[in-house]
Amino acid sequence: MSQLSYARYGKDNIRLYKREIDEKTGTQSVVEMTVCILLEGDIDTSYTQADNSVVVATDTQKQTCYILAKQNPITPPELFAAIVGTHFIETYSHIHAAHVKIIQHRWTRMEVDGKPHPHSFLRDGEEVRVVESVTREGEGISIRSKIEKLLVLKSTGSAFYGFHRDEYTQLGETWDRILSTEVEAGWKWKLFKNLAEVKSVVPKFDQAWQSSREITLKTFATDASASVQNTMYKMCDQILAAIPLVEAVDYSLPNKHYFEIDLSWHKGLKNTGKDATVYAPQSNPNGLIQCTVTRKEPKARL
Ligand SMILES: O=c1[nH]c(=O)c2[nH]c(=O)[nH]c2[nH]1
Repeated sequence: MSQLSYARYGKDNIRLYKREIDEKTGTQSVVEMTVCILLEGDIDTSYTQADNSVVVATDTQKQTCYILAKQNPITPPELFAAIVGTHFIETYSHIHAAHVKIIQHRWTRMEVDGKPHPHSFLRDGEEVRVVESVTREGEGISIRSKIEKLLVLKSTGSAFYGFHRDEYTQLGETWDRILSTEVEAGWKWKLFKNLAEVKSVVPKFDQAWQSSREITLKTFATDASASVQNTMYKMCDQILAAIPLVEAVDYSLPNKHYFEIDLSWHKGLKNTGKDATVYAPQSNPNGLIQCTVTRKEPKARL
């Protein structure tokens, strides 16, 4: 015999766009996002006994998302995730948790003749702002904010030497290499008691995204990198210092390799070491370096 051990269901890839107009200036602002909602609760019988009476249809979830977007601000995405999650656990007594993930896409205002255009935007890169939230009845709202798909490269200022060597090691040491990665950075907020508590800190969400992005880019650019590991740790450390309400910071960084090409076979062309200018970017395999950094517990005084 079998039993249902875990279940959740909902709507994924709900695409949502909202326009706002500044009444005074007529300037329009737009936000586009992709939302995933997954509900947990007393829904087992829908799986085990074909009992659809407990099912809040995934179409209903999608319609609710549109209605809540009409009635509420959808930025910052942390706030909208908490609004959607709270709606489901407060509206349906048998729904006990709502997982809401939001991916916010870039629409950056165009500059035309040196001036911000009132209603035209461009997609300046695939970078996205992501929020993963869980609103759980009786517990609160947990939120993790993220930057994803932020592609960066530095053409020098990165080394990798002193690593462990044995009979399996072929890689040479380098004091000057290309470093490129697609940043995935996350910061987990302390647990919020309820929607009111999320609302009370709303300005902090944009500030945190801004600081995390600036710290990531500045540290990437200016650190004399000894390794991806060490550079990412420095990023985490600064983000924890900058955002007191954050209790953990995590990074996942692929090391996107650029290989030197020995062209000496062709008329003695010099293209390695300090003479390297033409490289072969690699698609795979890639290094993948991850870490989570939290605050040190203060030592207990005896
Ligand atoms: O920054 C790096 N960290 C590693 O762990 C590693 N391993 C490797 O082959 N190259 C690199 N670079």
